[in-house]
Amino acid sequence: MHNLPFIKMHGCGNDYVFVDGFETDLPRHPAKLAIKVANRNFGVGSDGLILLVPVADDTADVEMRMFNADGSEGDMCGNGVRCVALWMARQRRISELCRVRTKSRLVTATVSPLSADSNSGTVSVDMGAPVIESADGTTECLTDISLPGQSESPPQIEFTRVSMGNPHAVIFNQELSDRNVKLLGAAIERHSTFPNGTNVEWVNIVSPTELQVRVWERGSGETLACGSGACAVGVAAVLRGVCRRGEPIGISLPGGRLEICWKPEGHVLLTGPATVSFVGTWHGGVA
Ligand SMILES: N[C@@H](CCC[C@H](N)C(=O)O)C(=O)O
Repeated sequence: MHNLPFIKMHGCGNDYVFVDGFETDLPRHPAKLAIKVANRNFGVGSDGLILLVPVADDTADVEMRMFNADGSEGDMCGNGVRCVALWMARQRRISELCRVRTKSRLVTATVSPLSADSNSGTVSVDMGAPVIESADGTTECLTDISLPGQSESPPQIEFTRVSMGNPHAVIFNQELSDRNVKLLGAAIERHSTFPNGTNVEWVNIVSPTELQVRVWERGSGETLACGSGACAVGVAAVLRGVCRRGEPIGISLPGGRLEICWKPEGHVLLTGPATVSFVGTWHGGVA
Protein backbone atom coordinates (compact mmCIF):
# COMPACT_ATOMS: atom_id res chain seq x y z
CA MET A 1 0.00 0.00 0.00
CA HIS A 2 1.71 3.21 -1.13
CA ASN A 3 -0.85 5.93 -0.46
CA LEU A 4 -2.43 5.65 2.95
CA PRO A 5 -4.92 8.37 4.00
CA PHE A 6 -4.59 9.35 7.66
CA ILE A 7 -5.95 11.84 10.16
CA LYS A 8 -3.77 13.62 12.72
CA MET A 9 -5.60 14.32 16.01
CA HIS A 10 -4.62 15.13 19.56
CA GLY A 11 -6.02 15.44 23.07
CA CYS A 12 -4.09 18.09 25.02
CA GLY A 13 -1.07 17.56 22.76
CA ASN A 14 -1.07 13.77 23.16
CA ASP A 15 -1.02 13.25 19.39
CA TYR A 16 -1.65 10.25 17.19
CA VAL A 17 -1.85 9.35 13.53
CA PHE A 18 -5.23 7.68 12.91
CA VAL A 19 -6.14 5.38 10.03
CA ASP A 20 -9.88 5.13 9.41
CA GLY A 21 -10.79 1.54 8.50
CA PHE A 22 -14.33 2.67 7.58
CA GLU A 23 -12.85 4.49 4.58
CA THR A 24 -9.57 2.79 3.71
CA ASP A 25 -7.84 -0.60 3.88
CA LEU A 26 -6.04 -0.93 7.20
CA PRO A 27 -2.25 -1.45 7.19
CA ARG A 28 -1.03 -5.06 7.37
CA HIS A 29 1.99 -4.19 9.55
CA PRO A 30 0.70 -1.57 12.03
CA ALA A 31 3.56 -2.00 14.53
CA LYS A 32 6.19 -1.24 11.89
CA LEU A 33 4.09 1.59 10.49
CA ALA A 34 3.73 3.11 13.97
CA ILE A 35 7.51 3.41 14.34
CA LYS A 36 7.77 5.13 10.95
CA VAL A 37 4.86 7.58 11.18
CA ALA A 38 5.60 8.52 14.81
CA ASN A 39 9.13 9.67 13.98
CA ARG A 40 9.17 13.45 14.43
CA ASN A 41 11.87 14.03 11.81
CA PHE A 42 11.33 11.37 9.17
CA GLY A 43 7.63 10.58 9.67
CA VAL A 44 4.43 12.50 10.39
CA GLY A 45 5.45 12.93 14.02
CA SER A 46 3.23 11.57 16.81
CA ASP A 47 3.06 9.62 20.06
CA GLY A 48 1.89 6.60 18.08
CA LEU A 49 -0.60 5.13 15.62
CA ILE A 50 -4.28 4.34 16.14
CA LEU A 51 -6.46 2.23 13.85
CA LEU A 52 -10.25 2.63 13.68
CA VAL A 53 -11.54 -0.88 12.95
CA PRO A 54 -15.20 -1.36 11.92
CA VAL A 55 -17.12 -3.78 14.15
CA ALA A 56 -19.31 -6.40 12.46
CA ASP A 57 -21.96 -6.75 15.21
CA ASP A 58 -23.74 -4.18 17.39
CA THR A 59 -21.58 -4.61 20.50
CA ALA A 60 -19.58 -1.43 19.75
CA ASP A 61 -19.51 1.43 17.23
CA VAL A 62 -15.80 1.04 16.54
CA GLU A 63 -12.79 -0.95 17.68
CA MET A 64 -9.60 0.98 18.43
CA ARG A 65 -6.10 -0.53 18.17
CA MET A 66 -3.31 1.69 19.47
CA PHE A 67 0.43 1.37 18.91
CA ASN A 68 3.04 3.33 20.83
CA ALA A 69 5.88 5.15 19.06
CA ASP A 70 8.16 2.11 19.54
CA GLY A 71 5.61 -0.17 17.83
CA SER A 72 4.38 -1.91 21.00
CA GLU A 73 0.60 -2.33 21.17
CA GLY A 74 -1.15 -0.61 24.08
CA ASP A 75 -4.31 -1.90 25.76
CA MET A 76 -6.02 1.43 26.37
CA CYS A 77 -5.59 5.09 25.48
CA GLY A 78 -7.94 7.65 27.03
CA ASN A 79 -6.96 10.52 24.75
CA GLY A 80 -7.06 8.19 21.75
CA VAL A 81 -10.63 7.17 22.63
CA ARG A 82 -11.62 10.84 22.91
CA CYS A 83 -10.19 11.58 19.43
CA VAL A 84 -11.80 8.49 17.91
CA ALA A 85 -15.20 9.56 19.30
CA LEU A 86 -14.73 13.09 17.91
CA TRP A 87 -13.96 11.64 14.47
CA MET A 88 -16.92 9.24 14.60
CA ALA A 89 -19.19 12.22 15.40
CA ARG A 90 -17.62 14.34 12.65
CA GLN A 91 -18.24 11.53 10.14
CA ARG A 92 -21.88 11.24 11.35
CA ARG A 93 -21.45 7.61 12.39
CA ILE A 94 -22.91 7.98 15.88
CA SER A 95 -26.03 9.62 17.22
CA GLU A 96 -25.32 10.28 20.88
CA LEU A 97 -22.86 7.93 22.53
CA CYS A 98 -19.79 6.36 20.96
CA ARG A 99 -18.98 2.85 22.16
CA VAL A 100 -15.28 2.19 21.61
CA ARG A 101 -13.82 -1.29 22.05
CA THR A 102 -10.18 -1.17 23.11
CA LYS A 103 -7.87 -4.15 23.67
CA SER A 104 -8.65 -4.20 27.39
CA ARG A 105 -12.18 -2.80 27.82
CA LEU A 106 -15.27 -1.34 26.15
CA VAL A 107 -15.73 2.35 26.97
CA THR A 108 -18.40 4.91 26.15
CA ALA A 109 -17.77 8.50 25.06
CA THR A 110 -19.98 11.56 24.59
CA VAL A 111 -18.98 14.36 22.22
CA SER A 112 -20.02 17.98 22.46
CA PRO A 113 -20.87 19.58 20.08
CA LEU A 114 -22.08 16.47 18.29
CA SER A 115 -21.82 17.92 14.81
CA ALA A 116 -20.32 16.94 11.51
CA ASP A 117 -17.56 19.27 10.26
CA SER A 118 -16.53 20.03 13.81
CA ASN A 119 -12.77 19.73 14.10
CA SER A 120 -12.67 20.12 17.83
CA GLY A 121 -14.90 19.45 20.78
CA THR A 122 -15.12 18.40 24.37
CA VAL A 123 -15.23 14.66 24.82
CA SER A 124 -16.06 12.77 28.02
CA VAL A 125 -15.30 9.09 28.39
CA ASP A 126 -16.58 6.70 31.00
CA MET A 127 -13.28 4.87 31.42
CA GLY A 128 -14.70 2.12 33.64
CA ALA A 129 -13.45 1.14 37.07
CA PRO A 130 -9.82 1.41 38.15
CA VAL A 131 -8.01 -1.68 39.39
CA ILE A 132 -5.95 -0.81 42.46
CA GLU A 133 -2.98 -3.12 42.12
CA SER A 134 -0.75 -2.01 45.02
CA ALA A 135 -0.94 -4.74 47.63
CA ASP A 136 -1.68 -2.47 50.63
CA GLY A 137 -4.13 -0.37 48.61
CA THR A 138 -1.95 2.74 48.55
CA THR A 139 1.82 2.62 48.11
CA GLU A 140 4.78 0.45 47.19
CA CYS A 141 8.43 1.50 47.20
CA LEU A 142 11.26 1.11 44.70
CA THR A 143 14.69 1.24 46.31
CA ASP A 144 16.98 -0.25 43.68
CA ILE A 145 16.77 2.00 40.65
CA SER A 146 20.22 2.64 39.31
CA LEU A 147 20.93 5.16 36.60
CA PRO A 148 23.91 4.76 34.28
CA GLY A 149 27.00 6.62 35.56
CA GLN A 150 25.39 7.55 38.88
CA SER A 151 27.33 6.96 42.07
CA GLU A 152 24.78 8.27 44.67
CA SER A 153 22.65 5.74 46.51
CA PRO A 154 19.42 4.84 44.66
CA PRO A 155 16.45 7.14 45.33
CA GLN A 156 13.44 5.80 47.28
CA ILE A 157 10.47 6.07 44.93
CA GLU A 158 7.04 5.51 46.46
CA PHE A 159 4.30 4.78 43.97
CA THR A 160 0.71 3.59 43.68
CA ARG A 161 -0.01 0.96 41.05
CA VAL A 162 -3.32 1.57 39.27
CA SER A 163 -4.67 -0.06 36.11
CA MET A 164 -7.17 1.74 33.90
CA GLY A 165 -7.03 -1.18 31.47
CA ASN A 166 -3.32 -0.32 31.07
CA PRO A 167 -0.64 -0.06 33.77
CA HIS A 168 0.29 3.11 35.67
CA ALA A 169 2.73 3.89 38.49
CA VAL A 170 1.71 7.16 40.16
CA ILE A 171 4.41 9.03 42.10
CA PHE A 172 3.89 11.85 44.61
CA ASN A 173 6.45 13.84 46.65
CA GLN A 174 9.11 14.02 43.94
CA GLU A 175 10.17 16.98 41.83
CA LEU A 176 8.63 17.17 38.35
CA SER A 177 12.14 17.69 36.95
CA ASP A 178 13.50 16.47 33.59
CA ARG A 179 15.87 14.16 35.47
CA ASN A 180 13.02 12.48 37.32
CA VAL A 181 10.49 12.36 34.51
CA LYS A 182 12.84 11.31 31.72
CA LEU A 183 15.74 9.40 33.33
CA LEU A 184 13.97 7.80 36.28
CA GLY A 185 10.77 7.48 34.21
CA ALA A 186 12.59 5.38 31.61
CA ALA A 187 14.17 3.20 34.33
CA ILE A 188 10.85 2.71 36.17
CA GLU A 189 9.03 1.89 32.91
CA ARG A 190 11.25 -1.20 32.52
CA HIS A 191 11.80 -2.11 36.19
CA SER A 192 11.33 -5.83 36.89
CA THR A 193 8.45 -5.12 39.30
CA PHE A 194 6.42 -4.25 36.17
CA PRO A 195 6.63 -7.41 34.04
CA ASN A 196 4.71 -5.73 31.20
CA GLY A 197 6.31 -2.30 31.67
CA THR A 198 4.37 0.67 33.00
CA ASN A 199 3.37 4.25 32.31
CA VAL A 200 4.74 6.59 34.98
CA GLU A 201 3.02 9.73 36.35
CA TRP A 202 4.79 12.38 38.48
CA VAL A 203 2.35 14.45 40.54
CA ASN A 204 2.57 17.82 42.27
CA ILE A 205 -0.39 18.60 44.56
CA VAL A 206 -1.59 22.15 43.86
CA SER A 207 -4.81 21.91 45.90
CA PRO A 208 -7.40 19.24 46.83
CA THR A 209 -9.05 19.78 43.43
CA GLU A 210 -6.04 20.54 41.23
CA LEU A 211 -3.00 18.39 40.43
CA GLN A 212 -0.05 19.14 38.19
CA VAL A 213 1.31 16.13 36.33
CA ARG A 214 4.08 15.06 33.95
CA VAL A 215 3.90 11.66 32.27
CA TRP A 216 6.45 9.17 31.01
CA GLU A 217 4.56 6.81 28.71
CA ARG A 218 5.45 3.19 28.18
CA GLY A 219 6.64 2.81 24.60
CA SER A 220 6.52 6.51 23.71
CA GLY A 221 8.57 8.45 26.29
CA GLU A 222 7.43 11.76 27.71
CA THR A 223 4.13 12.95 26.24
CA LEU A 224 2.27 16.24 26.70
CA ALA A 225 -0.74 14.46 28.26
CA CYS A 226 -2.16 11.01 29.03
CA GLY A 227 -5.88 10.37 29.55
CA SER A 228 -5.66 7.00 31.29
CA GLY A 229 -2.73 8.44 33.29
CA ALA A 230 -4.89 11.38 34.42
CA CYS A 231 -7.51 8.88 35.65
CA ALA A 232 -4.87 6.81 37.49
CA VAL A 233 -3.50 9.97 39.13
CA GLY A 234 -6.96 11.04 40.34
CA VAL A 235 -7.64 7.59 41.78
CA ALA A 236 -4.25 7.48 43.54
CA ALA A 237 -4.83 10.99 44.94
CA VAL A 238 -8.19 9.91 46.40
CA LEU A 239 -6.60 6.78 47.89
CA ARG A 240 -3.96 8.97 49.56
CA GLY A 241 -6.63 11.30 50.97
CA VAL A 242 -5.40 14.25 48.89
CA CYS A 243 -8.59 14.58 46.81
CA ARG A 244 -12.20 13.55 47.38
CA ARG A 245 -14.05 10.80 45.56
CA GLY A 246 -17.11 12.02 43.60
CA GLU A 247 -15.64 15.52 43.09
CA PRO A 248 -14.10 16.79 39.84
CA ILE A 249 -10.29 16.89 39.92
CA GLY A 250 -8.39 19.11 37.46
CA ILE A 251 -5.26 17.53 36.03
CA SER A 252 -2.95 20.08 34.49
CA LEU A 253 -0.41 18.59 32.08
CA PRO A 254 2.23 20.21 29.84
CA GLY A 255 -0.23 20.08 26.88
CA GLY A 256 -3.41 21.24 28.60
CA ARG A 257 -5.97 20.46 31.25
CA LEU A 258 -8.08 17.33 31.72
CA GLU A 259 -10.74 16.74 34.33
CA ILE A 260 -11.50 13.45 36.00
CA CYS A 261 -14.07 12.32 38.50
CA TRP A 262 -13.98 8.98 40.34
CA LYS A 263 -17.71 8.40 40.71
CA PRO A 264 -19.06 6.94 43.95
CA GLU A 265 -20.44 3.98 41.97
CA GLY A 266 -16.93 3.08 40.82
CA HIS A 267 -16.28 4.34 37.29
CA VAL A 268 -13.86 7.14 36.36
CA LEU A 269 -15.07 9.90 34.02
CA LEU A 270 -12.41 11.62 31.88
CA THR A 271 -13.23 14.95 30.16
CA GLY A 272 -11.20 17.28 27.96
CA PRO A 273 -10.65 18.74 24.51
CA ALA A 274 -10.01 16.70 21.36
CA THR A 275 -8.86 18.25 18.09
CA VAL A 276 -8.41 17.29 14.43
CA SER A 277 -5.13 18.89 13.32
CA PHE A 278 -5.05 17.84 9.67
CA VAL A 279 -5.67 15.00 7.24
CA GLY A 280 -2.99 13.72 4.91
CA THR A 281 -1.65 10.87 2.83
CA TRP A 282 1.29 8.73 3.95
CA HIS A 283 3.72 7.79 1.17
CA GLY A 284 6.43 6.36 3.42
CA GLY A 285 5.77 2.64 2.95
CA VAL A 286 5.38 -0.23 5.47
CA ALA A 287 1.62 0.05 5.25
N1 LIG B 1 -1.69 8.36 26.01
C1 LIG B 1 -2.58 7.33 26.36
C2 LIG B 1 -2.01 6.07 26.92
C3 LIG B 1 -1.15 5.37 25.88
C4 LIG B 1 -0.84 3.93 26.16
C5 LIG B 1 0.41 3.71 26.89
N2 LIG B 1 1.60 4.28 26.36
C6 LIG B 1 0.57 2.21 27.21
O1 LIG B 1 1.45 1.51 26.63
O2 LIG B 1 -0.21 1.74 28.05
C7 LIG B 1 -3.79 7.85 27.11
O3 LIG B 1 -4.21 8.97 26.81
O4 LIG B 1 -4.38 7.12 27.91
